[in-house]
Amino acid sequence: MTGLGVQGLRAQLGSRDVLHGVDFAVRPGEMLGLVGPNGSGKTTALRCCYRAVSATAGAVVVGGVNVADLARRQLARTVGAVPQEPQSSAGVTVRASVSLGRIPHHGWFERDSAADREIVERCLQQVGLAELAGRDVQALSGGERQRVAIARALTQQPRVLLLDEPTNHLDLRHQLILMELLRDLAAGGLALVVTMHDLRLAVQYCDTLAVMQHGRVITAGPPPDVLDDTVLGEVFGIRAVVRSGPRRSMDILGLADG
Ligand SMILES: Nc1ncnc2c1ncn2[C@@H]1O[C@H](COP(=O)(O)OP(=O)(O)OP(=O)(O)O)[C@@H](O)[C@H]1O
Repeated sequence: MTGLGVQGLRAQLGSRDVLHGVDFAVRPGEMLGLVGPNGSGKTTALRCCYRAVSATAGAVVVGGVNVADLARRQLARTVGAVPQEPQSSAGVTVRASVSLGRIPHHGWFERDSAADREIVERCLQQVGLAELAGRDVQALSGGERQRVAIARALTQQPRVLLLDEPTNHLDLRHQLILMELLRDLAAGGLALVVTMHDLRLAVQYCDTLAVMQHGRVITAGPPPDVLDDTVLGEVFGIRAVVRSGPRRSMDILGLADG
């Protein structure tokens, strides 16, 4: 497996068992949507993948290597993560914030090389932030900050990119722009995992879905196969029509019990 493989992942938060054996896999060039109701364990599973949460059992494997065995810098060069609420310090420009992603490649005390700077400019362009590069990050909208976090993760040049609800702060147009960007990144060979609540976007853009419920992945596969009436009704509590074909789509009809 040259992409990301998650096997039998278990995790505790406080004294609660939150993950009870999570399995999913994503190949390079693919985007997997991790979906499920509130509290099903999506964020925790993602955080285990970049070691923000320590798994109590199981493995996260990238290119045949268990991420638990990687030094911090190697981990950052292997797995890029965009958390739900990216943090930023006052007085830091967009460009400087994005440049932080190069540290795993050269260490804290070395200056960026010309090659580093070129990568930063390319990533700023990729997420549409080139014109805001000199702006203080604190003076950006939520959606713009989200794009700063994505650009920073891209400058790490990881093999796997994990994004926790990346469309949260975005207007409809920017949601589509972001999902198209993620598709382009997958086409460039990245393996992507994206947690999301909008099943319509997930159906339209993800190659595969892994559906979480009560700390487990209960089903995984192509969206039209996975989101059948039973899963839509019993896991998500809705009625919907999922259309397959080259332009997949989903119409929400209402509540399962409505
Ligand atoms: N610090 C904590 N201590 C104990 N339990 C926690 C803690 N943080 C989260 N949990 C619980 O862990 C479970 C999984 O939470 P998680 O955030 O991974 O779910 P999620 O699927 O990402 O939810 P959402 O869609 O609402 O973001 C939930 O039941 C939540 O209440």
